[in-house]
Amino acid sequence: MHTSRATLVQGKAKPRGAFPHIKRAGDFLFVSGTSSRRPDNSFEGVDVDEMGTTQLDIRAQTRAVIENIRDILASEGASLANVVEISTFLVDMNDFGSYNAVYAEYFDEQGPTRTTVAVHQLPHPHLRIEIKAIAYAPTQ
Ligand SMILES: O=C(O)C/C=C/C(=O)C(=O)O
Repeated sequence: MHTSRATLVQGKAKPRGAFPHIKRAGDFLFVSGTSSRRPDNSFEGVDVDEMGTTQLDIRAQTRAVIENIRDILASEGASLANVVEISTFLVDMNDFGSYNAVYAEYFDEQGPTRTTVAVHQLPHPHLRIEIKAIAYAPTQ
């Protein structure tokens, strides 16, 4: 019998809608679109000074997104090594190079298949990147 299980992961930023962080469907894990959001709803890679000047750091956001996905996968006993497909949403393809450099710290050509697209907006104006992932992680 196949397992189907949706999980809200303790200690991670609460989803901003009616969906789980991760869903198991048999041997596959589906991770919802993930940002650099912290549990307190602030963001990694975002700095706003007292004048409102905003610095958005694609490298820091990319790293935080991948590490958030790593934590979410851990709730199902999986790791980034289990990821088989990644879909990345940028708001500006000028961020592609920096995103790609950080991505390569975590994955290589033996890793997941990947698609990267630019979208008009993400669910918060400070977000430069969001990633969703699929992992293959058979239960024992
Ligand atoms: O808002 C976030 O931190 C991550 C993105 C979430 C979604 O893609 C969504 O709400 O559907």
